[in-house]
Amino acid sequence: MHDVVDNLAHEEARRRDAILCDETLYQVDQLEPYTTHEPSSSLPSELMPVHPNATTAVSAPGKVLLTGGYLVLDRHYTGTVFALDARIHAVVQQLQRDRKGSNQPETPPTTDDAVDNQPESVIVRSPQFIDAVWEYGVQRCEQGGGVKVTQRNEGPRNPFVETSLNYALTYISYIADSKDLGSLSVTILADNDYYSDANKPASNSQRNRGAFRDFGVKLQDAHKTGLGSSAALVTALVSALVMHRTMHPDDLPAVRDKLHNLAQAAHCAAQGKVGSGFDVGAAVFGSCSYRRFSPSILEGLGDAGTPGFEERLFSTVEDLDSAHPWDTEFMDVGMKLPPGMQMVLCDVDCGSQTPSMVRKVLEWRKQDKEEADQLWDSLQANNEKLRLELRRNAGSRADPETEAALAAEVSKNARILIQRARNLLKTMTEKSGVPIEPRVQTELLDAVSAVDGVIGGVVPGAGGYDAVVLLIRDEIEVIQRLNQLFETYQSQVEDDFGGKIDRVRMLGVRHGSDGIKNEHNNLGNYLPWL
Ligand SMILES: Nc1ncnc2c1ncn2[C@@H]1O[C@H](COP(=O)(O)OP(=O)(O)OP(=O)(O)O)[C@@H](O)[C@H]1O
Ligand SMILES: C[C@@](O)(CCOP(=O)(O)O)CC(=O)O
Repeated sequence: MHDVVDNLAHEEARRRDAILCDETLYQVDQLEPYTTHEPSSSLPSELMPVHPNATTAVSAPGKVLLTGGYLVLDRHYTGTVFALDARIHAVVQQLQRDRKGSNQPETPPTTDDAVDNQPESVIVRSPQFIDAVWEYGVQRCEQGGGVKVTQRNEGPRNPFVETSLNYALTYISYIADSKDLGSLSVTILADNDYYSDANKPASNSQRNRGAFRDFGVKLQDAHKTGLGSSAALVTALVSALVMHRTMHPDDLPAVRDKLHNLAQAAHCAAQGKVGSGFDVGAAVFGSCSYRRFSPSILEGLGDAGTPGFEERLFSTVEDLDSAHPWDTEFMDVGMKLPPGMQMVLCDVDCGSQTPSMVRKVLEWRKQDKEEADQLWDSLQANNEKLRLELRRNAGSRADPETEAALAAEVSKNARILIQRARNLLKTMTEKSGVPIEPRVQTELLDAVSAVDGVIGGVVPGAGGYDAVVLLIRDEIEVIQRLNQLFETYQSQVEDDFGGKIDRVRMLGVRHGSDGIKNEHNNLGNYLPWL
């Protein structure tokens, strides 16, 4: 087994050297066309099998759930989610074209039996972290169980990576006419703001390579800022694999629904529960108002590798089960902030335990149904008003004076609505006994809201001690005033849940609005890491 891994490592080093040479980069970018087989009659044209391009890259954004935390778990309610300009990138490189180890494009479709059994492998790396390498063997399961990967190297498993591979490779091998996947190398790169910059740099040049930072810690020791790294990772990874193997990159927009279904299924399986999926929704479609899918859609899917899994997954991804159609709703897709408004996130570097918070809030809601429903309805009504207010002058192009007056009115109304949402969230905090807006965050939000140019802010999503989100007037002076406040900021109050804020840091991340993107034209950005 070690020989195989060594061979792959050798093959990959060769590939990396080739890509690092400018001339070959030109070849990767320009000279390897996407050629299609004859279309297979049962496949939609956008999913025709193709010879895999040598390198495929897809990115997906992080998210911030401005309003609708907890409510969005219930299909009666919605959440307003903003995509961020912090993205996770998945770069897929073909190491071997097929199981014979040949790098030539495939000739006529092969059957499993006909193939000389050189094991296929996938190596996944997250090179910004220490020892973040996962090496997998690829296996086909009996009785239509699909494709399953098995980790070969020592070290912690990565359920999000492993499940994405199981789901994407099962789907790909079911729809592609060639069952050969070849061997793949996958590199994951995360924009810097996904993690709190807790450790001190030896020097800046050692820590930044190109646009991405070397975090200098193990992945499990990194402090996440709560931007939805796992949803962006799963979305980018399954999309890059599907695109690499089965479609022309220009067709990405046409298959977003299917990629969404696949990413939702994989993400739920990896996290071991069916959440609302707003984070995957935003990773695929970008900023929007989101209504969740019915959990029953994923209930009958079963585990990867079990008999019939590939067919069930295919039916789920392609939305073929008429008894359980996908019913996710995306409204205001690509929604932007009003002109003159910006969104910033301020990291308090404390972190919170979303699953146990969700469990407790839902338990309280069950016990005090009437009171909770009233609170849910009030929040929903208020959140909707805020959403409509933010949309009110989107794209308006009046004379500057009228526009300024409108912007001022929108800001004023948004401020009132944000304050009301906070009051309701504080009631939820008290009643449920869950730190949705704990006292140290109230203190911080009150302090920032008093800064000239800040419209208002909330603890987004599940609340707790993750980064807070602020809507501000889009002026550099506002950022400067906030940074000045943060220079010496420390919480003074005693927290009701034991939290303490020692340091607040404004993240570089801003509102992004776009969902998944084909990054084929930006491969050069990844070179320092491949
Ligand atoms: N850069 C990365 N490389 C590889 N795996 C990653 C990376 N970033 C995140 N992951 C995977 O995602 C997991 C973190 O997922 P989790 O759901 O706990 O965080 P999150 O999605 O950032 O949470 P939140 O919804 O609060 O923002 C990690 O344990 C790891 O398995
Ligand atoms: C509490 C919840 O509604 C939002 C969680 O948001 P976040 O992961 O804290 O951004 C859970 C969910 O929607 O899955």
